[in-house]
Amino acid sequence: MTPRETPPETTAVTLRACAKTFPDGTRALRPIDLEVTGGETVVFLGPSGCGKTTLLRLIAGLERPDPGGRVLFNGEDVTARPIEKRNVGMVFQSYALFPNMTVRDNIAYGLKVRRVARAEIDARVTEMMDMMHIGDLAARRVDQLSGGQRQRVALARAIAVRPRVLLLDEPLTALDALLRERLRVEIDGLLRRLGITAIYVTHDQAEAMALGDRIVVMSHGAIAQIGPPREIYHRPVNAFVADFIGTINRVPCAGSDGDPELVFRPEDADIVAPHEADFSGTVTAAFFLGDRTRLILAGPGETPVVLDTRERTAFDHGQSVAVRVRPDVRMDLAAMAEAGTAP
Ligand SMILES: Nc1ncnc2c1ncn2[C@@H]1O[C@H](COP(=O)(O)OP(=O)(O)OP(=O)(O)O)[C@@H](O)[C@H]1O
Repeated sequence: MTPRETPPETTAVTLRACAKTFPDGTRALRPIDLEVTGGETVVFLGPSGCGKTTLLRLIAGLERPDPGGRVLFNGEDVTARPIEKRNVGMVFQSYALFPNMTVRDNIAYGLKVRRVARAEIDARVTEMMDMMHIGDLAARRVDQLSGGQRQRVALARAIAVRPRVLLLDEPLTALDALLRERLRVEIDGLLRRLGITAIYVTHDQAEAMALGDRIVVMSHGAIAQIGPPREIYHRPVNAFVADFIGTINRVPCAGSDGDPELVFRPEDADIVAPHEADFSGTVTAAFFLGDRTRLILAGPGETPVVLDTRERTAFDHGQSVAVRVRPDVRMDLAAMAEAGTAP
């Protein structure tokens, strides 16, 4: 991640006891407290239906929290303000652009609505197009663009009005893997350069880790854990978070420290000589990924063990491998459960 310049004016977002029950009785959110620092990028991550979009819509002003819930921008209560009075920018998975207008006109739209002066509009639109590398598409109609180009236009349009807070709901989901990665890097750079407070919804953990200063992991309408990506990955508060962010293995066998179960990430174990091993397994699949090989092992428990190794040798199906989990990186789920409560 590139270091962030501190912009002169940023907007902190505070949620106090924001719950949401829909008219049909669906309880989408339990009361949520959250502080997003000005200029920070926070990612909401969680399985489908956990309430990510609803929380984003509360911040946007597209939904009202249940009575008692409050949304504050820099300490100012904006709960009763509709979206058009909050100065937020939104980018969705579906681009919500005007298909038969040009790229330039799409980006200029929000500025025109705000009655910004003509010369200023031209300057800002050009700046945004340069920033998103779409200058040569200025006169093209949106319905003549590729998905990646459209998403760049959508970002440019959202940022052109200089929003206090930028809200992004799965903006890259519709794109192919390579384009996603490229745009992810661009978005990261952009947010950092502009110092915009950004809240980003995704169910893609790689995206969350790459973009977030902090990740908010959600489950069933509540926050399971909040923290920087490394903390969430290495010190998950419970098995749900550990499983959701990356892969964990749970092998029923006594480690050298006497625990009845070894809990570890695929990259945290080594292939060793049998007498040094914590357990052995049989290779049922081996995927060579270039920088490593991902092995799927049968045994000793019922669920397969996933192991990432940097050994350069090839592995045969049915081959027995002896595995030792690095003692310093084992996870202790019992301790997690004890300490592990949502903040
Ligand atoms: N307008 C609505 N009326 C009733 N229930 C709703 C409404 N909008 C959302 N819900 C429900 O609220 C819960 C949370 O939905 P939400 O869209 O916030 O989840 P999400 O985490 O964004 O999911 P996804 O990743 O699938 O988009 C779900 O059970 C959903 O069905």
